[in-house]
Amino acid sequence: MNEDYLLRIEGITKKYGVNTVLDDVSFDIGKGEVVGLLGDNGAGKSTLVKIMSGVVAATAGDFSWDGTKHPHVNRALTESLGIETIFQDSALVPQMSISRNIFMGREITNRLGLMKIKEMDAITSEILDSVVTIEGIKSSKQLVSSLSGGQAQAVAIARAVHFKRSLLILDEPTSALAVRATEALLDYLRALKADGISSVLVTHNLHHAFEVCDRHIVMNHGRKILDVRREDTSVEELTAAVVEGELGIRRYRENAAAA
Ligand SMILES: Nc1ncnc2c1ncn2[C@@H]1O[C@H](COP(=O)(O)OP(=O)(O)OP(=O)(O)O)[C@@H](O)[C@H]1O
Repeated sequence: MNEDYLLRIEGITKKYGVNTVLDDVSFDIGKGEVVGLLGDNGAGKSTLVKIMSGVVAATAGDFSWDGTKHPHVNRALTESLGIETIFQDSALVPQMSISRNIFMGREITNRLGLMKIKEMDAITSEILDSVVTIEGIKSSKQLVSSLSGGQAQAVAIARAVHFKRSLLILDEPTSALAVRATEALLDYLRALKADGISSVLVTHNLHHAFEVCDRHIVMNHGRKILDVRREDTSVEELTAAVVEGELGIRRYRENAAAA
């Protein structure tokens, strides 16, 4: 394990009734590392993301941040540590403007506590121009309800990115994004890494993962079956692991050794 880690989870197990959906999962996220969290439908990726974000409590296991173990992990803790999660349904308020959504919970106010709407609108326009290329957005005052799913997701990403968090967790961020927006997002993850910010990318798109991640973790039926650095694997091995599980990894390695 990496001693200079940012987040370490050890022995994480999650049960829903009699169903064990995560079974003794351990891994580290290094500082400035981009980690791909991969696996087939139902493998346990979203549940892991919810546990790392403090939205759902693990049944057993430990959570450590920068060398300190935290026995009670909830949203308030992960917020204070600087973990920002973008969930599949991006948790924006549709009836509010893009600008209000970007600054939700972190509004800029004057001494009387009144919101500085113009300042927030101006910063939002800059963010929309610089952080993630979002096609078809006309103004920071536009309501989120008027955006497409992909545009709304890009707003959520821009929000997280602007506030420079320590760990950005993206649950399927590219699934609804157009090609250019996806490229912009992948570029942004590289830029975050250069700034020393860590990220976890949950995706079904193994090519996107391979392009941008330093390390890949593959989940299968609630267990971690592969944890491998980019230089020690290939898209083909990741595909075999996701599609066929441990058997696929074995078969891939036997074929590679025989070739
Ligand atoms: N609240 C819940 N109650 C009961 N079972 C749940 C709950 N949430 C998730 N599960 C189960 O846990 C398992 C893992 O689900 P999870 O959503 O974490 O998988 P995933 O890898 O993210 O899948 P996908 O790629 O389809 O999003 C599934 O079998 C799911 O039915």
